[in-house]
Amino acid sequence: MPVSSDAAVDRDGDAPDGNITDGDSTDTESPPEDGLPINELFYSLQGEGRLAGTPSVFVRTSGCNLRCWFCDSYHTSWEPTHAWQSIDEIVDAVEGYDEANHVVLTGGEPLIHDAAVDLIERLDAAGYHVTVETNGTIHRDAPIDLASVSPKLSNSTPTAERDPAGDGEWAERHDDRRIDLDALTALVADYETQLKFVVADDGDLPEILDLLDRLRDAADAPIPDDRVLLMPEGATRERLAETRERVADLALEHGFRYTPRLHVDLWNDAPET
Ligand SMILES: C[S@@+](CC[C@H](N)C(=O)[O-])C[C@H]1O[C@@H](n2cnc3c(N)ncnc32)[C@H](O)[C@@H]1O
Ligand SMILES: Nc1nc2[nH]cc(C(=O)O)c2c(=O)[nH]1
Ligand code: SF4
Ligand SMILES: [Mg+2]
Repeated sequence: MPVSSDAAVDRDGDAPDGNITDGDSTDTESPPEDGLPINELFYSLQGEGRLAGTPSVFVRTSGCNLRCWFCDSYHTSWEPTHAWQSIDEIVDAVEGYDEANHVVLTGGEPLIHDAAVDLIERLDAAGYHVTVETNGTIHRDAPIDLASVSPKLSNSTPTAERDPAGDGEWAERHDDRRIDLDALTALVADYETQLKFVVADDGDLPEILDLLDRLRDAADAPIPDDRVLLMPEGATRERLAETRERVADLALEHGFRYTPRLHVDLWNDAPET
């Protein structure tokens, strides 16, 4: 479902209750009580992680509490656009894809929205396998089948040189928020989890190893190395061609899994893929 509305959600994405607001003056619509701001909803192959290759319906919410400079979903984070849809409408749209029994809830950051829990509950009740793609800064109680957690390293920080929209105004807030050990620990404890790190080069590994040490200390549940995935940074085929071999070598060296970005290989950066 292409979303043509360009109503913007709050560009801060950080209302006190953790729910994004429609406080931005460009947003003329009132959100329905049980709804979500949907950026796109489409059918594709899961491109990343343990379930790569699985036909899945993707539900992409708008709004994020972080601002990774490399975000491949710019219109959910830096410049959020959406159309509000009720949970009923979203479930109907998902059920329209007869072939799929997997749903991927992503964003933006889907877990900033209270109503994400309602949607996951409805999809679970309808028999779907539900993967949630999350940056790991928020834990919610919901019937999630796979928590696909992508904690953000310092290589994601939108410094002035890398900021796609300004001069580094978001850098400090992003850095303060990007790792929440309590939220990560709770996600790992409660759900089948994969930890999917975006990696550009070997300078990123010490940070991953340090975070894993801290998380393994804090979590009751084990975090086996095959749940740790290194994913090459790159929103385009051209950029992936620069990063993927280095990242594959790092996965071999450390005994972590490598995950491709199948959708980028197949369809480059086309929307709804
Ligand atoms: C757009 S994010 C949405 C979910 C959530 N906000 C998160 O970051 O996990 C979906 C996935 O794309 C990854 N991602 C975003 N931009 C990327 C890029 N340029 N290269 C590689 N992975 C990227 C994220 O790390 C995450 O695993
Ligand atoms: N095909 C495909 N697979 C994906 N896996 C995670 C995605 C995401 O944006 O969260 C994604 C995506 O955008 N497309
Ligand atoms: S956390 Fe996810 S959606 Fe938010 S800016 Fe980073 S990659 Fe984009
Ligand atoms: Mg994506």
